[in-house]
Amino acid sequence: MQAIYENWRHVFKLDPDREISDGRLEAVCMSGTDAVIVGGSTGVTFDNTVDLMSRIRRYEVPCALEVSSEEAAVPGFDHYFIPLVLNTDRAEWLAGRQVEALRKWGAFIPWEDTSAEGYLILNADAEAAKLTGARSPLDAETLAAHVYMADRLMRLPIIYLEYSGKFGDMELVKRAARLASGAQVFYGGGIDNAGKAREAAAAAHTVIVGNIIYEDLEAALATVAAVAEVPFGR
Ligand SMILES: CC(C)=CCC/C(C)=C/CC/C(C)=C/CC/C(C)=C/CC/C(C)=C/CC/C(C)=C/CC/C(C)=C/COP(=O)(O)OP(=O)(O)O
Ligand SMILES: O=P(O)(O)OC[C@@H](O)CO
Ligand SMILES: [Mg+2]
Repeated sequence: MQAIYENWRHVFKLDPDREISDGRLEAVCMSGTDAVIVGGSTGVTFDNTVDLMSRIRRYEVPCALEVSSEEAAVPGFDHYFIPLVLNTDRAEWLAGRQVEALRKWGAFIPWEDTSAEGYLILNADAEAAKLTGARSPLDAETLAAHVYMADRLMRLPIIYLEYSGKFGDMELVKRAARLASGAQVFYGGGIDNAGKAREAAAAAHTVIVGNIIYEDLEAALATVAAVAEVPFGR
């Protein structure tokens, strides 16, 4: 069965902990993006997640939740992504918190619509890196080893190269996508114009655009057409 995200090339990520007006939300949802992911590393609650989901649900765009805390597991999304941070020595972020959440939610999870993401957090200054104690940056060989582990040993469906807040090293991203035999490589971080969106689209299977939505909506919207211009063979 084909996963809902398999053909996603461009995705907007909206943070429940940040304000967005109805007009701006409409522009995001009607932009032609392939999907919207709801997620953030801090300040995500059940209430702010339900609120954002119900506003996005006015539109037809597919909408997924990246679950970053047990409290914010909200029913009603098209898909759920569960991050597992691979480049940390703190096991709670790899499997500890997730197992705790599964004790509570395991029997209710729509498994067909739920996927693990092998997260590699590559910007040491990102909130998510500080929170999880991610070992970053990683040199090319160490990154490749993580990709082998995630893709070949763990057979994770998704590897998420996360540079949140900073535009990453596209050579590393390209190499990771080439090495991945089954995993879909998501790239996110610092895409704030069409040029960077094109570069990221040439390197990764799926491009995620986040913060710029809140800083310069026109620039964010321009990334949709930019990604669509770039063919990508798997
Ligand atoms: C019927 C029903 C209730 C359905 C839902 C059931 C369901 C799918 C439940 C899920 C249960 C489960 C297994 C939950 C796991 C929860 C959990 C504790 C996961 C841990 C996630 C994790 C490793 C978090 C660390 C931070 C991180 C990697 C977050 C990912 C998102 C991210 C990096 C966003 C960027 O953050 P942002 O705030 O934008 O950062 P900037 O400041 O840099 O912009
Ligand atoms: O917010 P930016 O830097 O665009 O990053 C997008 C996404 O990867 C964050 O999880
Ligand atoms: Mg953000």
